[in-house]
Amino acid sequence: MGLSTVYKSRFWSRIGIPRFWNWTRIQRFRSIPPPADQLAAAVSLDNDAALSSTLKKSRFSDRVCIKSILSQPDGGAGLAGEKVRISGWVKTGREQGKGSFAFLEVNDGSCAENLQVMVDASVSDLSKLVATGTCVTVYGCLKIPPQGKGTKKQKIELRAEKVTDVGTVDPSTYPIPKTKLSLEYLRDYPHLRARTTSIAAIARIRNALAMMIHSFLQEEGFIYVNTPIITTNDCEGGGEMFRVITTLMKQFDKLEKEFVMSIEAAKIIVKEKSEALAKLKAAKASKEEITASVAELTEAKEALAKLEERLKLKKDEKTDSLEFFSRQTFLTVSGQLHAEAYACSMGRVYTLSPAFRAENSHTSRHLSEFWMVEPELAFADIEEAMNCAEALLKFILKGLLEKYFDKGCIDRIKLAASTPFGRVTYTEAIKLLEEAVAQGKTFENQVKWGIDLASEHERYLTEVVFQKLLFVYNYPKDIKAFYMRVNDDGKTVAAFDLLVPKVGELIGGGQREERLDNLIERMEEMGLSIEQYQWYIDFRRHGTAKHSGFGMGFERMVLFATGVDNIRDVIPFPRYSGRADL
Ligand SMILES: NC(=O)C[C@H](N)C(=O)O
Repeated sequence: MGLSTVYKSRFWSRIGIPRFWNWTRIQRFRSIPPPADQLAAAVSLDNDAALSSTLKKSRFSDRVCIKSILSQPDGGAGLAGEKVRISGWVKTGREQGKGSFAFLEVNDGSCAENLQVMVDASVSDLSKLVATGTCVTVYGCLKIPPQGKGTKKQKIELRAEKVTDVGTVDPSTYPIPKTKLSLEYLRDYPHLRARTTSIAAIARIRNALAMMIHSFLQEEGFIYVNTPIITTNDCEGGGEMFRVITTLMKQFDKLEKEFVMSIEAAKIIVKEKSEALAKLKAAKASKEEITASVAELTEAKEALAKLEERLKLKKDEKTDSLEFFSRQTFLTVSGQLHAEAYACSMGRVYTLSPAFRAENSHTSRHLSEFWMVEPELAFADIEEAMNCAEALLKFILKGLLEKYFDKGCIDRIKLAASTPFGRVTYTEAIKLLEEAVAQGKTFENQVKWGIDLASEHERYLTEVVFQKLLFVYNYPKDIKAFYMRVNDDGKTVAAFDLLVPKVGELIGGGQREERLDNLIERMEEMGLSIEQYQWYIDFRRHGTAKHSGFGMGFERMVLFATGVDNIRDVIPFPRYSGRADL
């Protein structure tokens, strides 16, 4: 079976490794290894710490990290004879020599590799140690393992002298056995899935990406600012906001409890009255007695209904009267507007923050809670913002290659890091799509000037026409947010998207409308409350500055870096429609 057949047969997905690219369609990206190789390559080198031939000691603990042993240039062999204490979780364990000793592969999360630990039966109860997932602390001496059987690539192993703090595992209920598990299966165990090599690798790459983003932007003089999570503004104007109910819960609960108790009491009265009526009827009581009893019952029922109605009203009333900020607030969809305010005082700033979108889209590219890097640059036009985005991305990709991926053959990343990104105006892009249609290409979504590009259009442009990362800029103003700067043609705005093969839109940004009158005119045109945005208008009113910026979806960047298919697998605890359960 040739390699491409392996890919096409979805062999990788069957054994639990996510499918990577659409291999048959993306010619130039063909030689990419499947993600597990990529991740393995990444994690085997996820060690940015300076390599040295001595153990890297922590400033606050005498526990030795496995990374500091295995990342030695000689694989740790030179440390033979050192006494150490390590702690970690058993990846695999096997008793040998008829139960006289056991080998444990122990991982402590500091790197992807495991340290082989040899435990003699005289040291500990081996049956309690060998189950996958067991937590152990081992005191012992580092030794060069006998070459030959059972030693694999290990240049060093730990001979246990004492094993303590054993956290046992019952293999019959432990959901992360050592067999290959699909990423989809692991989604049900977000609290345990980081015990797998793939999820831990993704977490390390995520960490590395964040650090590289900070490095690049700090080197370029950007100030890291923190913008609010609770906001009153809908930056994108799409209405995809989560409303924050800032009711004082304690107060609310107390009031509600009082009502609920009264309602319970009223229900008891209704019950008593109806029983009394039933008794009178059974005893064939006089008509007057029955009428009086019916009246009492009706009165009790009315009282109950009134209480229930008042509780309902009170609930709404309470929600409003206890509104903490005395106005409606939302979870932010983007920190951009606030970042703009800081850029217009401090020059270059950026955020790396969570953002929230109440989109009901069940795709492999959307999350309700995601992270976004949002640089904002004063005195920059759209071109400078695109240049900044390209430089940032290339810095990250080169960093990945140098520090993380150099063992793997990561052509896709190499290509993206070394090739200038394409740049095409929206109008030119539409022409290219129209030409494709004229030549017989079919799209589900209609192609005509004015449409928002659908992902099939974006994919066609990046994967077929340009075969590289592609900026599309100068979009029709009607499909973009109010803050985009209107171009001289009056029809388009200086907005751009960076499209990436397979991932789709990785970055969106543009030049901001800094001209006071134009901004107000556009906001009025779009029916926005000028009142509510006074603060945003103010820094146009006082010392307005040309400025631009962009937002990069952090999880989408992780998707691109790792080649993982689904965005739910690259954030530790994903939130999406129907799921926020821990
Ligand atoms: N900062 C940005 O330009 C990102 C943009 N507001 C978005 O959310 O797509």
